[in-house]
Amino acid sequence: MGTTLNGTVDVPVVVDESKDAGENFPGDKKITVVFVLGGPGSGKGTQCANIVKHFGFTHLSAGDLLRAEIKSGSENGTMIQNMIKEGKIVPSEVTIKLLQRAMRESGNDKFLIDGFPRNEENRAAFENVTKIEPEFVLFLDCSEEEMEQRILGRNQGRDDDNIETIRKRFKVFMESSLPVVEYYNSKGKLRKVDGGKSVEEVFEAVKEIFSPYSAQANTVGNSKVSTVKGFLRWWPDFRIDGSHVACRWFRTARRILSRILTKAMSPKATYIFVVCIAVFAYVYMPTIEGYM
Ligand SMILES: Nc1ncnc2c1ncn2[C@@H]1O[C@H](COP(=O)(O)OP(=O)(O)O)[C@@H](O)[C@H]1O
Ligand SMILES: Nc1ccn([C@@H]2O[C@H](COP(=O)(O)OP(=O)(O)O)[C@@H](O)[C@H]2O)c(=O)n1
Repeated sequence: MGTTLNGTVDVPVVVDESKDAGENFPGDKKITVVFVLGGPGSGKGTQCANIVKHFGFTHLSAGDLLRAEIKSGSENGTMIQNMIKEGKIVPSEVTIKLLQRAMRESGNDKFLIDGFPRNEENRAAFENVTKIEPEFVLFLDCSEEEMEQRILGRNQGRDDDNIETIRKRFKVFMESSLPVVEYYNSKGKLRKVDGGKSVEEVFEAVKEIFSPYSAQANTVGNSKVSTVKGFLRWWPDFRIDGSHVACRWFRTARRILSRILTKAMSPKATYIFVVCIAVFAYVYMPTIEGYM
């Protein structure tokens, strides 16, 4: 059952210990993380979608994960909804758990984390919990006038895309998020781009920054492959007891396979190969289980 703690901003936060939220992620796994920061409406989501297509990263939007958590009917849903409506920053422990779970479930090892860390508490807590330092931080610099116009025109039916909340979000961005941007600047990790230009022009600048990663784009970062890998991860727990020897055998095989695939095969070949393995496992696993 869940326990109730006080979040650092004095809001009740429910920590559900019954679910594996992925808190031990990444463990020993080598992970590449790029934070994508910028004011509300600066174009973070738009550019992340382009980066995913070209460079094989998995895009994780902290805002999208929080909105999905509200929809899922989670015990923290009402608290998250109220904070988003007020443009406030949700306690780090909630957002970090969601990020860790999404990273673990993706099966990828390269992540664009969009809209996080949004304050000093987010930044320090993420580093403490995951021990991950970002490769660099992409910062989309854009004027408030431009961002306001974009948000008012985006029509995604979001509760917080109204003029009153937009102003509050701008204030939070100036007071809490810009210091984080400054922190990474002082560490030489900031890559700043003029986000006020057209989508294509911004992406030209972004491409330059990500060019060292293009050689690695032909790996398992491909989203279809990630989906299949996610299935492989989940499947044995669904079919049989997760502690069963067949399940452990399957996990070890998958880990080895994943390492080989990441280095040696194109996304298409990887995809076909992984689908074949999944079908084979689905058909033969009950037989294997019978012999273990
Ligand atoms: N460079 C750009 N020029 C004009 N409009 C843009 C640009 N980038 C994004 N948009 C539009 O602005 C809105 C906000 O962009 P979005 O990517 O959702 O921003 P964020 O994720 O930073 O909140 C969307 O409707 C998007 O289509
Ligand atoms: N790290 C984060 C990211 C978002 N959020 C919340 O989610 C809201 C929407 O964030 P978002 O990144 O989806 O959208 P933009 O404000 O960037 O357009 C924020 O205003 C916060 O209330 C948060 O609390 N912590």
